[in-house]
Amino acid sequence: MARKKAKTKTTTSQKKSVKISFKLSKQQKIVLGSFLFLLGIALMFSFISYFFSWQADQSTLNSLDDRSIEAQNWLNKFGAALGNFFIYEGFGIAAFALAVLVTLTGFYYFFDRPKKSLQAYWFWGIIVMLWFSVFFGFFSERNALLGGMVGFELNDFLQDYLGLIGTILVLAFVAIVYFAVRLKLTPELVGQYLSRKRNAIKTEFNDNDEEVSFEDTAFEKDNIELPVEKLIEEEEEEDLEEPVLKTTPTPVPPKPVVSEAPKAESDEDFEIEIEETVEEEEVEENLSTKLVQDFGEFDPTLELSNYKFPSIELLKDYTQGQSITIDQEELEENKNRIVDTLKNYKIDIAHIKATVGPTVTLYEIVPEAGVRISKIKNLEDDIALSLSALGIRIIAPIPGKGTIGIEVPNKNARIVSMRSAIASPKFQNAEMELPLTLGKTISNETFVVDLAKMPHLLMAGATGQGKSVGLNAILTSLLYKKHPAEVKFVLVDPKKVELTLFNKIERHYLAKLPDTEEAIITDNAKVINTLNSLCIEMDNRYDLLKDAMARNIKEYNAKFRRRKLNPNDGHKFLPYIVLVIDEFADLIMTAGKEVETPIARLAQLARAIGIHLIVATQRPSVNVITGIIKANFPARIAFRVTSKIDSRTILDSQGADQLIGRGDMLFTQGNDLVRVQCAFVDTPEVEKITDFIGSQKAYPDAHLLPEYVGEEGGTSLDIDASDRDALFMEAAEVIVTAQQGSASLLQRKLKLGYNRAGRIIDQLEAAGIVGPFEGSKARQVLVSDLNALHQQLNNE
Ligand SMILES: Nc1ncnc2c1ncn2[C@@H]1O[C@H](COP(=O)(O)OP(=O)(O)OP(=O)(O)O)[C@@H](O)[C@H]1O
Repeated sequence: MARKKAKTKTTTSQKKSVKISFKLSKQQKIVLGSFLFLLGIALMFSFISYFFSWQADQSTLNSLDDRSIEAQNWLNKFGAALGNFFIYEGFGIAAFALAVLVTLTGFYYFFDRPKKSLQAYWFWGIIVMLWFSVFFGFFSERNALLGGMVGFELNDFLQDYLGLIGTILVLAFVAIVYFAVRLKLTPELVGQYLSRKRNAIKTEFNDNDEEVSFEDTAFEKDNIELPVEKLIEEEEEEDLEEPVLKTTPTPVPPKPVVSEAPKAESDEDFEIEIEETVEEEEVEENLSTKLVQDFGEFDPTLELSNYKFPSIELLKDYTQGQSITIDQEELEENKNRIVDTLKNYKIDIAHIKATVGPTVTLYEIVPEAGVRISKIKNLEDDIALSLSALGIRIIAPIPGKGTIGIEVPNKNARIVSMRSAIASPKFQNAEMELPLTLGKTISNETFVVDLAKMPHLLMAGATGQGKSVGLNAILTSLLYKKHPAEVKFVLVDPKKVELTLFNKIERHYLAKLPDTEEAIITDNAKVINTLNSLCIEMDNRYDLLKDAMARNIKEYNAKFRRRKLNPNDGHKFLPYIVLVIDEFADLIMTAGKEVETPIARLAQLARAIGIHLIVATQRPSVNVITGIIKANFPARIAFRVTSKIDSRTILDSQGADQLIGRGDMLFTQGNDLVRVQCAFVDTPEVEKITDFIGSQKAYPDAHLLPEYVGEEGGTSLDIDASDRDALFMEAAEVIVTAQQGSASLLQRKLKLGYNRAGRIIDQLEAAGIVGPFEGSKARQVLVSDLNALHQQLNNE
């Protein structure tokens, strides 16, 4: 009210309104805002019900302090008093403007909106209220409530001095001022509006044709706003200056509050207010935000929204009732032997500490000053002999600790169940893209790593040491953490028996080539096609990422979820693809370079687009794990191997030959070696999990990889010599020189894509330079040397 008074005063003296600024804290604004907002609503309720109950409540007004008397007003005596004060003794029906203004003020304070426009609302709101009050004053004799006492008195006052006609003219003038100044209505605008209306509906508005002559296209925008402005005219107020800004800044959505904002009477903070409101509203118009508002973020899991993750109960607890037992006697015995052995070699120990793991106990030794570490390292075999145990590993020094570690296998090894690894908080709370729990470390901590960060994994170990269990543990981890929409597996299993169980989840989790029956690949020839298809998928994904300006699959999928990418442009949610090859040695032996090349290519490039490789082999020899493969697989797991050389091949250091088998493994991600006891998951458990998943609603088919037409697909021999590839001659020379008819050779030597190399091979076959396709073997070269080749081609 104070503000209201201030305003009326300033306007009568033809001055601009004084800027009133309350320095309220955020909390105070919220409290004040909500109070005013609710007060406004209360006024509204009391006013409305006053019209129905004012007669009945007359008597209560004089006995407000009497609790026994009840009023009929919705707000009881308080409401009756308010209604009487503002409507009967005040402004009549126009008092509603006051309720609206109070509510609006509460809203402004609550949301801490700029107050400048609020002043304009109050200024014009009071004028509108007085106007209506005086206007209804004409009808006071019939109904005193319409104009209230103020309306009646003012009307009477005006009529005493100006007469009835004069009063009507004054009211008309004020109305014109309001329309012209506050609503910026000009005859042109009205004309345009009416002509549009007339054209649109062609009805009664035809009468107003004199206004149609006003044509001005520059006002088109304002036209759009006209209906909105009209609707709100009774409650809103504005300043006279800056008419252009008033109508243009906000089209329809910002609605009254925003479009009025610029009109405040003083110019000081004017621009800031416009910027703030207009820009906020523009952002809302963004299509992706709107889509997200309307439909929420894209949820890739929606198609299988009822999918249930397997429960922990499906896994067996192998350690039931058998917590980690510390055998004091064994510890003491081992300690004494270590100390004695070292003493024999004149090595004194300052301190020794033991950490008991599931299969191995780590003795950490701090030697006396002056002892050379290499001396202890050289005693590895002697210590093993004195402890009469297999699998002693000496870590000298333990990185980051300044101690020397001696790992000694426990007499009674304990199985680490997959159940405990999956149930561990470390795995459950892992915020990783592709979390894997591999087992437990020597300090009994669950070991969790992110496959997406590795980004590929090489696994090696002699037969029977736990590789297949390790692969199952990895796959199980992903099944427990990832929805079928988020990850797909491509399984290659030349042994044909290890991964067959996963067939049951084909339509949930597996990916395959189109037109193939079995999703799990057991045939080596098909592996080549699948690998090449993955390369095509990789290229396609890179194109999508480039188009979406995303650097990796995570960013891409995040954008897709936020509906920033249009599916009509080929964008789709990209699941991670995990390629698992169980017996790599077998594959390399039968298909050689044909597999190595695409694998190397995938390993080099696929990390960013979410294709991850897990390659396991029994024979970690250099012709299986070649330099190029090794270079691209920084993360490695070594189960027990038979020789130091194998250990070096897989880990670049010894150690894997000293493991004890049965899931005892070393993990490295490029630097430190971590000894982990692999979690044990047995075939029946995997079967239960796959049964559980397989029995649920699935996608119509396995995830389809892009089609790849292999060499066997293009054996048409009627290729015209003129249609030959530009590199045909060079390719023929490469093939004849190497005496090896394979497309991958051409790819490498001539840096070609798979498809082009395949086509050239077909052309070479048509020209009689190489023989027909022979499955996984390279084609036979039918020309013995370059001379013979040139002769043959010249004779064509
Ligand atoms: N983490 C483990 N904990 C306990 N025992 C294990 C573990 N891993 C493997 N074993 C034991 O070792 C046996 C052989 O394991 P697995 O079949 O995984 O060997 P592998 O390396 O895959 O052999 P192959 O290469 O011949 O298939 C299992 O049947 C199991 O008894």
